[in-house]
Amino acid sequence: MPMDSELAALADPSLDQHFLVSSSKLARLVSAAGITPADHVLELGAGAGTVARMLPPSASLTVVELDSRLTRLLRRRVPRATVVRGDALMLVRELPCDVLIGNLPHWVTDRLVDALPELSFRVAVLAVGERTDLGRLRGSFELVEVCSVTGDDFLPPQPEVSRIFRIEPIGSLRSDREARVPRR
Ligand SMILES: C[S@@+](CC[C@H](N)C(=O)[O-])C[C@H]1O[C@@H](n2cnc3c(N)ncnc32)[C@H](O)[C@@H]1O
Repeated sequence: MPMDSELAALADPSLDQHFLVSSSKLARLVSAAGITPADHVLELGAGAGTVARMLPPSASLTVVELDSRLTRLLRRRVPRATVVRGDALMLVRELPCDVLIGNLPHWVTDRLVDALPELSFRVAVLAVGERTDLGRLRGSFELVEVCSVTGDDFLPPQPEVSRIFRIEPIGSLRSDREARVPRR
């Protein structure tokens, strides 16, 4: 397993690579995802696997990463995951999932947010830019802010602030509630 200094040295600034290492923020992100053993989980832009390694058991875990150096590392560090090398924005349309997790460069997340209404998932937990306007999702999704992450929450430290949101399609919320209410 890479030490902190090795993890920081792996980061490629041209890909906005900052790996989330704060144990308290990782715990909040993982808890917000509410993963059950029956879920198919997809993490986009998995980096060095610091998030994927914390995820609880699930029916499947697929991680997508653009950088081939990191896909090799992910195969070693997260052996239970299916590791796919490629562009998250393309692959998210092909890989089915119940739970979608993504801490990607902010401009990539912005395009992912645009695509959310066309995707099928139960819950997404995404890190967005500090000033990203998620108003475009209101009416179709319930949004809950989980926490902010910045600076030493990452290796190497991330100068910008990201805000982590739990995002649930309103239709799936309604069907969850209906499933809990016994029919007469
Ligand atoms: C900010 S780092 C975060 C890594 C990890 N999610 C974490 O929280 O520690 C973003 C990661 O997304 C990857 N990435 C950037 N653009 C991508 C894309 N279009 N598709 C897949 N991965 C991408 C980068 O290589 C990098 O590993």
